[in-house]
Amino acid sequence: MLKGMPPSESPDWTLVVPVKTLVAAKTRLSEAAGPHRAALAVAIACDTVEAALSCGPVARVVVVTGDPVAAEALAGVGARVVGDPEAGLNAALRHGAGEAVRLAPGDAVGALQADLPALRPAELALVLAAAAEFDQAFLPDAAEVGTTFYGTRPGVPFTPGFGGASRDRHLRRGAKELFLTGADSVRRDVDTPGDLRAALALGTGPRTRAVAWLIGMRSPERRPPGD
Ligand SMILES: Nc1nc2c(ncn2[C@@H]2O[C@H](COP(=O)(O)OP(=O)(O)OP(=O)(O)O)[C@@H](O)[C@H]2O)c(=O)[nH]1
Ligand SMILES: C=C(OP(=O)(O)O)C(=O)O
Repeated sequence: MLKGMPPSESPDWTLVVPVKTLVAAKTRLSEAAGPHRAALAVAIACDTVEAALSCGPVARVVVVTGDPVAAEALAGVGARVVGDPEAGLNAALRHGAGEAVRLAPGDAVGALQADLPALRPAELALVLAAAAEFDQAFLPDAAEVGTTFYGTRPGVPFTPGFGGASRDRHLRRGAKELFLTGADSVRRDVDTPGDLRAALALGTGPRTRAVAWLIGMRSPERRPPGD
């Protein structure tokens, strides 16, 4: 059932952000990042969460991680951090969603990937407003193969299907694919050096920019302040 919801009744959102243990994180960036790979993974996740917390409809961010270094850094930018059940990505997301519902039973719940360092709060707000029109909705990644956001309305079962070709999986499960202009930063996930260059071209948060500088990747321009 996909009922419309008047904008005045748009819900607040609790976003769940999964962060893998750092020794296993961002392995496709190993060669490019060398000894800075873990620092890059933390920087990307912190920039993502900081931007998400600056988005009006986002009431809170729950980070799921079993990594103490990541946990401390992400708590430092304002996330509530819960442990990882160590049963894979979707189990981690469901665990975080359980915490979200305990904290705020009336909120919509969204899963947001941790690797969106160019995330713009205003673009995320567009995605959340569009998602609130449907029981479950998702946003495909820039490559149109994976997913960067999956969300459910308050009270709707949260059944994320991330991993690999998750766009098709979410479609098959009946989630509404969101077709939006002006949401590039929410789709720009970073898995490869090419993705990182693309994110730097959009304009990342400061932590990602600093580590990218260290590994010899220069940001072509600075993002406008406050955006
Ligand atoms: N908490 C948690 N997060 C996970 C888990 N598996 C993956 N993730 C996160 O889910 C997102 C996508 O994960 P992957 O693409 O598998 O891993 P990655 O670190 O982005 O990159 P690669 O190592 O290059 O595959 C990233 O934000 C990961 O941190 C898990 O078991 N637990
Ligand atoms: C897990 C996913 O992302 P990626 O492996 O591209 O980070 C996904 O898109 O479902």
